[in-house]
Amino acid sequence: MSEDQENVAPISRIPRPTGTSPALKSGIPTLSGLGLGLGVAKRKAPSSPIQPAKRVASGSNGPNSLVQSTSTARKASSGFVPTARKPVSSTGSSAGRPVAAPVGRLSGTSTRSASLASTSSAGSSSTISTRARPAGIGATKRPPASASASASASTSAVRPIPGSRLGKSAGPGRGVSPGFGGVGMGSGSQAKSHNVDGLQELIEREMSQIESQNLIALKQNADREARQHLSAASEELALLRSSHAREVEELEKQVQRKDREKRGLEEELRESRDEISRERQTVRDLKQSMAEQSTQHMTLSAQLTASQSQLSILQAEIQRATLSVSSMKAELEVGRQKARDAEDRALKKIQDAEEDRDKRIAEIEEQLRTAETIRRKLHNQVQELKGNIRVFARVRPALAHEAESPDGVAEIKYGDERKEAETGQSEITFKSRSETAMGKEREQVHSFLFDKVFDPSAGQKDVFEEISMLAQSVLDGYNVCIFAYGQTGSGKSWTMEGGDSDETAGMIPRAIDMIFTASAHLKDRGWKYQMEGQFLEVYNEVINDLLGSGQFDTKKHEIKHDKEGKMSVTDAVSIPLSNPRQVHTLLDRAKSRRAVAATLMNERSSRSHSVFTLKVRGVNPLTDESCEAMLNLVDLAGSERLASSGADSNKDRMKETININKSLSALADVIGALGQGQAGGHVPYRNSTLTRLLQSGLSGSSKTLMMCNLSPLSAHLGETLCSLRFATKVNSTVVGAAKKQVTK
Ligand SMILES: Nc1ncnc2c1ncn2[C@@H]1O[C@H](COP(=O)(O)OP(=O)(O)OP(=O)(O)O)[C@@H](O)[C@H]1O
Repeated sequence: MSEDQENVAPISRIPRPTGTSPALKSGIPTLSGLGLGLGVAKRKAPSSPIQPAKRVASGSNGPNSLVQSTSTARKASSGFVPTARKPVSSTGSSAGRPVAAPVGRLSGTSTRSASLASTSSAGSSSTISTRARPAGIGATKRPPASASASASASTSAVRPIPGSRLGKSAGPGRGVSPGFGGVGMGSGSQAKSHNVDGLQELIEREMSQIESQNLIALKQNADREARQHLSAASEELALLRSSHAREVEELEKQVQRKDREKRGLEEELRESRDEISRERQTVRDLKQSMAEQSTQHMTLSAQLTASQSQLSILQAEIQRATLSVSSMKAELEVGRQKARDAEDRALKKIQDAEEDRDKRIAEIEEQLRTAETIRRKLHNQVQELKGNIRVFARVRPALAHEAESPDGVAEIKYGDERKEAETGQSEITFKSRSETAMGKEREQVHSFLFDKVFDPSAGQKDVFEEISMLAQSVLDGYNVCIFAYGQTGSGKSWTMEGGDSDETAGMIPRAIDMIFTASAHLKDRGWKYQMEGQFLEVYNEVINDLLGSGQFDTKKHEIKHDKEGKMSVTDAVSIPLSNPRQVHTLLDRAKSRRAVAATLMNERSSRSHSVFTLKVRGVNPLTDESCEAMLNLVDLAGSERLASSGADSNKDRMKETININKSLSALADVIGALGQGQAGGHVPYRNSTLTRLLQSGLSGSSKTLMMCNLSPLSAHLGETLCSLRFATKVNSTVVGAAKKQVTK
């Protein structure tokens, strides 16, 4: 392999750099530099032909070595001899190859660019410098005489261009050479010299042309290479740009990321600063706290020292106290023994005292029971002194609709309280006006005396206060009968039953309440009571049960007496009562049945007697006492006369009135007989159903109260006077009784 081949082959094998060379990275400026380099090489070659040759001789491989070699060859041609035109050796052929040599095949872009970019660059292609070396060596340093060898090299470098004028002139040259020897020494030598000069000139021109053509070819190759480099560079540039864009994008992202990180770090920094400031504050607080604590510590140390000294004192005291306690324990033991003895003595005393107390209690209870018995006797005596049959009169207030009555309210006078307290009797006076037979107006005054008179202002409570003692007598074992007597509408039902409120409650609910309350108090004294209630109605001498089942009583009831003389009504319902509320339920039930009966039979309620009976049974196991009594609260039928009741024109009403008068008259007779107080005397109970029904309640030492209810109206004065006369009859019977008087 020749030297040239050795130099070219490596170049062609130079691998194309995969990396981006510094020149390419710098982009277009480098490419322009490439063109500039070419231009420079072109311009410099003729101006300093020797200089490059020197560099070649000295081993320089500059990029313009090719030009230099050409220039050198031209210089060497001055020593041109015909022998130099020997056939082109293989070395010369190889020297001419660079013209067609694929310089553009230089794959090392960076190397190529560098060699073309600068004529002075040390990194030039070795191929070119190697190719130029033979010419340079021979042309510059060797003398003209020995330049033939070099000329052959130079010629061989020129010869590859076919058809050149050099080739044409070479022929004559070959012919000239021998001819020159045939020219004479005079003009012949001058002509010979002249031809040589012409030949040299011709050769120089030819060489110059060849050189130019070679340069053009080289330049074209260089251009092609440059273009290839340019397109490769463009591709690489595009790649680089996209890569650059990606890198820029990546960098921007990194910048954004870094920004975010920066912000985060700044935030963290801010928080850290805050934290630090807080920590500083905490440290300051802690320092302050430490200072305080150290002060406290000092104080406590001082206290501790003081306490320790106190402790020593206390320990000494404790020792003394321990000794003292020991001695005290001994004393305590002695004291305990004394206390036990004292306790035993005290217990003995307590037992004695308890025994005394129990005896005393038993004595007191005995005294109480005796006192209770005495109280009962005294109470009874008081009641007897007051009269076992008493009569009260009660005038009801005028009702709202009665204010328009033509005659108005009657003129009524009530006795004063002072006189009442003196005599124990209450007076009521009515004034009436009538015409005499002579046609003169006559004024009459009707005065009546009763045990008590209630004016219209008296309430239910006031009335019951006077009756309550009688209710107490029931628990003491005395039968009590309280009658409400008077004409229809005079206030009998109001007095006995009253209204729904506590204030307007009548005598029946009040008496029941009082009996239940009193029986509860008597429990402390050993008394236990059982009570039951019965509510009957007597209409036209027939008994109806107001507490029976169904709306209307259809059973036939009869009054019967057992062997012991106890009276009972057949098929009559008797309801056990355990509390006062049951009595109200019982009264409501009776009232509704009376209302049904009243609807069925015209105004029957006012034409019938209603009898509420409370049976009371008491037992006292402590005293072995027992009692049984009944309280009868009777709402009598209206006491109207036949004329005023309108019964004279109605057969049924007449029958009602006759029966009412009959029963009221029988009642007056019974009360009168009782008032006589004759032991074993006849009492006409059997004259009416009412008196027969009340026989048990009105017998013996029973206490009876007649409440004469009166209307305040002038229109009712006639009936009012009739009622007053009936009540006076009952009252006078009692008043005139020997019993009261005897008691005095
Ligand atoms: N002392 C009073 N205070 C207020 N209102 C009364 C009083 N006495 C009776 N009345 C009223 O007078 C009216 C007649 O009374 P009550 O029904 O009690 O008469 P009575 O005599 O029972 O009649 P009857 O025989 O028709 O049953 C009733 O509206 C009653 O509320």
